[in-house]
Amino acid sequence: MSNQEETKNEDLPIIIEGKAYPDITKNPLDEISSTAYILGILLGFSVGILPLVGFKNFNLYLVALSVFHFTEFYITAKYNPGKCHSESFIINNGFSYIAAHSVAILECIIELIVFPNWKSFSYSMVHRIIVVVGAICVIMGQATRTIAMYTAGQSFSHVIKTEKNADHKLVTGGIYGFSRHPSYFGFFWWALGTQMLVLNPISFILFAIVLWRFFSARIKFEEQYLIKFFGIKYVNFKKHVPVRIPFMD
Ligand SMILES: C[S@@+](CC[C@H](N)C(=O)[O-])C[C@H]1O[C@@H](n2cnc3c(N)ncnc32)[C@H](O)[C@@H]1O
Repeated sequence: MSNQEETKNEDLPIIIEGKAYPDITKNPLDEISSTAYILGILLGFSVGILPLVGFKNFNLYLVALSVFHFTEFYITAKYNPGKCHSESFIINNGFSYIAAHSVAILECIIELIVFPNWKSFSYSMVHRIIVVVGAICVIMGQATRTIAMYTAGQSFSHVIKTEKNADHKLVTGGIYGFSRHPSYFGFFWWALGTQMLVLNPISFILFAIVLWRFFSARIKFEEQYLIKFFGIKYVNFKKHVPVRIPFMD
């Protein structure tokens, strides 16, 4: 995710039955349909070959990736159509994101060859606990992120707003009463959960450091604008509702 300003195709949404829709002439529909198709194939293939593979956790990781990217687009299209475009899958989510998942996949393959015991669910009780906790983090993280996007509706945008739009309202209810950045909280635990699921110790530590630093900086940047847009209301919200990512206030 980058901290750039809103892209131009979000500037002039078309209003249909009270809902703001993006100008589809600026959206490559062929790219959108083929991305959805590829994500569907990835999910179907990963589930389909489950009975044939030894290390099933890797397939579940691919399922989690496919569900995550599809849901990013789907929830944006359904509840925030004015900001929906081909980038809403957030697959092209910056160099660090692609690099992090590539390193994770590489670690998984190398350890499967060199230390196959590390990758066994039944190897020890500790392994089992890590995998189960990982699966819970993936499911809870995905649910939290999706509920946050639904709750924020048109106030949500994948790119941080530096200009206040008329439809941008301060959201403090629902899941925003639990964490003031629930979509970041959800993503943080979802990503760490994927690395527990595939029993990747190196990538787990790498993801924790990179994501913590990324969200810490992003929240500081985002909150400067939220205070500019909503003033004392946001300051009070910030005072009362924590982020709930460890070691962030
Ligand atoms: C990617 S969304 C993330 C929202 C929030 N940080 C979260 O984790 O759920 C970023 C956009 O949400 C907006 N935003 C963040 N918190 C908000 C709130 N409580 N109410 C309204 N808009 C908010 C920001 O202005 C920014 O443009």
